[in-house]
Amino acid sequence: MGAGYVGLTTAACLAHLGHDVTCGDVDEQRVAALADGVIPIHEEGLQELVRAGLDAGRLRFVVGAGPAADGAAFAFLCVPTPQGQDGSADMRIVQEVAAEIGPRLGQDAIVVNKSTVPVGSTRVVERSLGRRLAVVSNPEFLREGSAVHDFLHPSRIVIGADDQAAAIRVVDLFDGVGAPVVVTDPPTAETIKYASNAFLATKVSFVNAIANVCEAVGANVREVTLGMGYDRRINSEFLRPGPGWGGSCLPKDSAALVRIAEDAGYDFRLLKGVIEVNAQQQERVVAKVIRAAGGSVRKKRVAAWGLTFKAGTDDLRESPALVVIDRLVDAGATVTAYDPTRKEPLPGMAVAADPYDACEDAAVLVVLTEWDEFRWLDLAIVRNRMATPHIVDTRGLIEPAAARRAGFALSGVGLP
Ligand SMILES: NC(=O)C1=CN([C@@H]2O[C@H](COP(=O)(O)OP(=O)(O)OC[C@H]3O[C@@H](n4cnc5c(N)ncnc54)[C@H](O)[C@@H]3O)[C@@H](O)[C@H]2O)C=CC1
Ligand SMILES: O=C(O)[C@H]1O[C@H](OP(=O)(O)OP(=O)(O)OC[C@H]2O[C@@H](n3ccc(=O)[nH]c3=O)[C@H](O)[C@@H]2O)[C@H](O)[C@@H](O)[C@@H]1O
Repeated sequence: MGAGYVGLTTAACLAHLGHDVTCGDVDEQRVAALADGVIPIHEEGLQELVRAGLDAGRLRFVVGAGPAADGAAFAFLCVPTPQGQDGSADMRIVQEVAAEIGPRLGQDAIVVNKSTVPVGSTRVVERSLGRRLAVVSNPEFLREGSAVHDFLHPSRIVIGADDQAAAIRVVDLFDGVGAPVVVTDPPTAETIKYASNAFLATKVSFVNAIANVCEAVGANVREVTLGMGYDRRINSEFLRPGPGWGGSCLPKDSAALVRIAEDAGYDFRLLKGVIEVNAQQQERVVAKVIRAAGGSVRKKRVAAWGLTFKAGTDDLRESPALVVIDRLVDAGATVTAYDPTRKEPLPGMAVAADPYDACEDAAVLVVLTEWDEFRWLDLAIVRNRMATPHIVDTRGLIEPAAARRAGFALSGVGLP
């Protein structure tokens, strides 16, 4: 149920593992394209798996959740749980889908919830089905950009179930995927998901705060994190400073966990601080661009490389790049952006087809997403296209020596 990042990856990977899968989505256009083997998102290896599933007759796409559920032995819920007004995750679509599929599922079917939901929601799904069926929580930990790899080689599989027989049947579906399996109760499984995303957000906010300290004391954050990362208790993952964390999940899931804790009587001040540091980080980047432009971006052109919330995806949801660009536009800048996954214009900015074109007449170039191609561009050409030689590199892609050779003043995050 749902043919987005999680649902489509789940459907294609389960078909790849040998199961017979029908994937239902309300978006008719999406379903029609998928039936022709055309996938709506940028996700490495997914197109090939979808086509292989269609060719083998193990994967089908239908409009709506109900038709996908007809007679099925398992139903995976992979529908949106957007952030509600009060920060909590909105369960309405999950409940609607549960009510729609309940009457149509096969006998002894198991409903497997992959959507990220508030603690206690497994029971809500049980009630919404309108019929007694086992509901199992199976939070998803895949990352966008490496969704297929992460699904087939997960760090762990978490199953939250009251019914042990149902838990074992769900674990069996992942036969062929070698990963530790944690079987627990539903509230614990739901909490594992939120705790994991909140910890990742904490790690990035921590390293961004350390980067800010580095700037203040004249240290180099790249070398600080290199030195920290060799400690296996810390490890080097999620220690890259940048313009802050974004994406469809870290922001909404952190807000949801603050809310869950608050509702349960605990003031999660640490996580509130993590969120605050993230918002400040984006403001700091804006201030750096303004400083590089000589104190004002009013009536000046700014080039922005990267729009997505990270490299390897076409997802713009909650992208720090968009926040920074919006603020610069508010401050009077004319922004031209370049991103390898975007060609059409976006509100408030022009989008160039080529990274060099984006730099035409720009007072400052700001690098916002860590697309690898940005490392290899010819800085002499960039310099010739720009009005003044200033780069703010939030992702640490531009070699300082190369920037200097090309005549640029380079500033970044966490550099002396
Ligand atoms: N995107 C990610 O990397 C991850 C997302 N999650 C969680 O998984 C859930 C889904 O997220 P995404 O896949 O990113 O969402 P998405 O927005 O990419 O896809 C959701 C899909 O569900 C469809 N849909 C909406 N209402 C429907 C209905 N009533 N019946 C059938 N289909 C319906 C939409 O048309 C869309 O194609 C969320 O709870 C999210 O927090 C969990 C782990 C990773
Ligand atoms: O629940 C989800 O949706 C998913 O959220 C994240 O995955 P994703 O949103 O794809 O993105 P990440 O790779 O976690 O990156 C999140 C943000 O942190 C930033 N980041 C990450 C790592 C780092 O070192 N520095 C850094 O700034 C990225 O640029 C990005 O904006 C988690 O990593 C997944 O495990 C989880 O399943």
